[in-house]
Amino acid sequence: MIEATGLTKRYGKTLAVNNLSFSVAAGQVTGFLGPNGAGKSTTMRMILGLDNPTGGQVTIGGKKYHDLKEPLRTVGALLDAKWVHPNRSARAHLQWMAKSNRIPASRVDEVLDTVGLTSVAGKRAGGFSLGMSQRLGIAAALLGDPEVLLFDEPVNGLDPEGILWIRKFMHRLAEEGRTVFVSSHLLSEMALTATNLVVIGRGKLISQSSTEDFVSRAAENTVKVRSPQLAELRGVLQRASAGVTEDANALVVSGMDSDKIGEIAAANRIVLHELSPQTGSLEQAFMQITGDSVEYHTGLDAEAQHVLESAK
Ligand SMILES: Nc1ncnc2c1ncn2[C@@H]1O[C@H](COP(=O)(O)OP(=O)(O)OP(=O)(O)O)[C@@H](O)[C@H]1O
Repeated sequence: MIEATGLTKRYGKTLAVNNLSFSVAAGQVTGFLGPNGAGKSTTMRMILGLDNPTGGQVTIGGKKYHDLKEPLRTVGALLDAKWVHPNRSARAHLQWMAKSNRIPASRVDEVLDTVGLTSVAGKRAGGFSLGMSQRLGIAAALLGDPEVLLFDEPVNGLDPEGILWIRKFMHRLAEEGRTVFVSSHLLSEMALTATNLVVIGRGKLISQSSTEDFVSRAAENTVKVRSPQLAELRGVLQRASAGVTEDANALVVSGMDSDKIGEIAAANRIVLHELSPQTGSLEQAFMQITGDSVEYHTGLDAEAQHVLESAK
């Protein structure tokens, strides 16, 4: 369980995280969603004690990271998969990590097996593909058998097979009762991976809810209706105050659920060939909700621009 209360981080003039409060429950995958620069990595670094908050606090199982006696046994994280000594083998890398955290060496082969790297355990980690490096990073995060796992953009740059593997693996970790918190700007990926979402924009909380609620609340839900009496149906629905547009020989009805549409059609003896609720995509929901909180990157920030201008 992760709990952030009024969490704030300021870098000079930039308010990277602004009075953020949210909680992440055990036994499920919670997505941490936000456009680039929204403050996801900064928040994760504060959870892991790598950055100190300017205000507020964040706890893991009720304790701040620095107060955890053996942090690796409580929380594991995958922040940067390429953070390994390139000439060390995967096994040697994990053995070194285990030793420096007083974790029994026998655990190394267990986690290598869990992530499917046993056959390449003796190979140089520097020669690993991104997918294999991600697995090694996850093995390292699992060394202390922690209750809480953090993943920062774990599927970035992976091929479809790697993405699928990570997604399934996260589900498995959650089914084991662990708290899984994963950041991403890939909305459709989160819709498949996370059951809950913490959504931020410009460092502020935009929403915390189940993924299902987030999508249905934000994206307009419509109902597709096909009928041989389309014009007649359109008239009765509009008189009942529904929003109706026509799309490829079907009506797209908003502001009225499918039960009500069916009842109105029956009361007017109108035959229906199709009555199907359409759910908005996570992308739609995300754009609608975070709309004005996207931080636009021009490639150069204002300060760099100023330095360049004055150097001319
Ligand atoms: N060490 C730092 N010094 C100064 N500003 C920083 C620092 N780290 C982050 N920032 C700024 O804080 C804001 C949030 O950045 P952060 O990396 O947390 O966002 P993010 O949501 O993880 O984005 P991305 O997906 O692009 O990594 C950005 O405006 C960023 O430029």
